[in-house]
Amino acid sequence: MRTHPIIQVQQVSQRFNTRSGEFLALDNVSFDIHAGETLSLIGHSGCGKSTLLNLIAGLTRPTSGGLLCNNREIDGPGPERGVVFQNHSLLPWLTTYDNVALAVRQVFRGEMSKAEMHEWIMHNLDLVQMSHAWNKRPHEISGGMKQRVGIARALAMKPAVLLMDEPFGALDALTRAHLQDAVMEIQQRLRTTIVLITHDVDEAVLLSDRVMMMTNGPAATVGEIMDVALERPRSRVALAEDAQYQRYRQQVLQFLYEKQPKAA
Ligand SMILES: Nc1ncnc2c1ncn2[C@@H]1O[C@H](COP(=O)(O)OP(=O)(O)OP(=O)(O)O)[C@@H](O)[C@H]1O
Repeated sequence: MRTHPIIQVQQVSQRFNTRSGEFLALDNVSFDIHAGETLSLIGHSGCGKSTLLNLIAGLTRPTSGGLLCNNREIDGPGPERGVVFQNHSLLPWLTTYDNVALAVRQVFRGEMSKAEMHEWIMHNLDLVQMSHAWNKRPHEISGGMKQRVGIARALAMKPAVLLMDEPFGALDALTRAHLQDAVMEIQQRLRTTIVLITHDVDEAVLLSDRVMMMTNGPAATVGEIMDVALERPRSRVALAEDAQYQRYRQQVLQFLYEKQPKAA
């Protein structure tokens, strides 16, 4: 898939001031994200994946270089870039419905009627199969369910780009698989652009149109970008036996453990 770039990361470097002096986390990172694609960022711990995602989210600004979303400079967070973190970040005193409603009101106040908002909130809870738990508070539902609501909340803002920082990292393997399938299905239905940080090679290959492998820090940058030309919809069971899937997997493993081994 090659469409226009929705996000452009141009010669981005990020330095941090630390007690022991300046630390160059990202060095001259450039790449495009195409509309409608799922792009995974993979690399060893500390290579700068979250730093890069925070820059795309507009939560931080780069030391040098620039980032564009739909050809406009990213100079802060915006509803066209929804973020899902590893730990759901739902407000604990609000029901799942009200957690989503808060985001919807923020973006669509004055644009949707109350009835339309209600319908839209329920529609998004439905997308992640959580409408039955609309009146539960976060402590009353499982980790996987909280993560689903976090995804519904992000989707409800109709973001052009969904930025996901290890969204399935804290879940058990089965819940993770269910949620990965749900995200793939939603992505296919809505054609949302997804940027996904992961440590999981299988997750990266299964979900992505491209996998961006990052070199180790300090001064981390783009190592390789691999196209994943597997047909959709994808089935994890069928792909487990697929030779091409195994080759993609192998290419990422080689990058991580032979080309960029992490010092012990
Ligand atoms: N605010 C900050 N101040 C100083 N150093 C920072 C700051 N944020 C990140 N770093 C450093 O920048 C580097 C990249 O961090 P980052 O969290 O982006 O890595 P990551 O690839 O997301 O790691 P992980 O996979 O473990 O989540 C690390 O060495 C980290 O210590």
